[in-house]
Amino acid sequence: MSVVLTEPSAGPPVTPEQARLAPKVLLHDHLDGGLRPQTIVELAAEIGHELPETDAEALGAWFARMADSGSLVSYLETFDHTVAVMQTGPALTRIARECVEDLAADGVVYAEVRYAPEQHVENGLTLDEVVAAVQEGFEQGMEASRSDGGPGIVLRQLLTAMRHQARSREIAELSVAWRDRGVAGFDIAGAEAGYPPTRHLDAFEYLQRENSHFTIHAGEAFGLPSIWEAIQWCGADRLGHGVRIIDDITVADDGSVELGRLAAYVRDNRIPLEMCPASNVQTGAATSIAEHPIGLLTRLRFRVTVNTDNRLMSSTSMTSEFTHLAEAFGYGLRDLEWFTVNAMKSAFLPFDERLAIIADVIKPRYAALAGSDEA
Ligand SMILES: O=c1[nH]cnc2c1ncn2[C@H]1C[C@H](O)[C@@H](CO)O1
Ligand SMILES: [Zn+2]
Repeated sequence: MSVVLTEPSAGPPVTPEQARLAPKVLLHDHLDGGLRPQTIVELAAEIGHELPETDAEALGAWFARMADSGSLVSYLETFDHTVAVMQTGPALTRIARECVEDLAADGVVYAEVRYAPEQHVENGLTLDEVVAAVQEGFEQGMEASRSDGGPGIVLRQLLTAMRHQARSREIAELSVAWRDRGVAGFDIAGAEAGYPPTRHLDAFEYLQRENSHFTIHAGEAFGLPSIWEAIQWCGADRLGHGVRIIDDITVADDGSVELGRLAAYVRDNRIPLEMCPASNVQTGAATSIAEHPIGLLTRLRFRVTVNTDNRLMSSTSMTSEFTHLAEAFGYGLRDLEWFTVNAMKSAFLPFDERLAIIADVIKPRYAALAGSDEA
């Protein structure tokens, strides 16, 4: 049976300025993928870590160039230099605080930011100390964002386990231990091919027994079997990327669209897709923004969300992601609001807190922007 396609909402595509002012929700952003180049330069000098460039601007360009390789594995190699400067409590706190400042300046009102605690214990920090140091930075940043009396930005941590390592159960337990102190959920990341989600089934079954939340990077560098395992074996609440779900969708010559059983399941169950267009173009998961499956998936009304993945490596921001999507697909304010409400509905925050952000922050601010557009 072919399915119905919707058109982007009527109205002009958003301008970069509107995209910046619009309230935004970010569910997929890596702490170790979003450092300020200047901070890397300063922290590397303190510990004697050798960088490929010592000037901040040149270093930022180096990350973007190296990450633009068409391969996830090469993309991930650039993280050696960010993880190297994230091995002390003060460095983690500073980076976490700066992350909040940068997201707030980008117009983000709610974010879940992830990183792998197991990668930050090289100098002797315990896993608990790593999470505490990041939380301290998030709290400093959130408090500063409320200094004007407004609602500010709300941040939560997601704890990631590296899929090629064997610490996922331990990290899952860490996420449960911290769930009332700033950690909203769990994730697995790293090279996808050769490391299927079921390798970490024990961790996912534990989290389900604990009524806990988790997302899984799946369907980025590997296809449908990875998405199928993540959902049907592991019970993922959301899919990190999930872009290869497009392989289960057929578009006929006459333009009609058919969904395979897995794609239909994902859509029927409103499983959120944490889509990261700029990152996908860099790792080769998509050929360009204009050809990115997000266009079709949005028209098919999958639960699509828009995310940055790694702001440093992909030289991106939520404003930039929305601006490029608006250029490619003609999205207006109504479409941005739809992505944003989708993301807020899909957050690992208690239901009433999600509703409050939608009702008190997102809806009124989009209404105000639409009003100023008409004036
Ligand atoms: O897009 C990604 N796919 C898989 N793994 C990723 C991606 N971006 C970052 N990572 C890895 C590298 C980081 O060191 C780790 C934890 O944030 O997650
Ligand atoms: Zn990611």
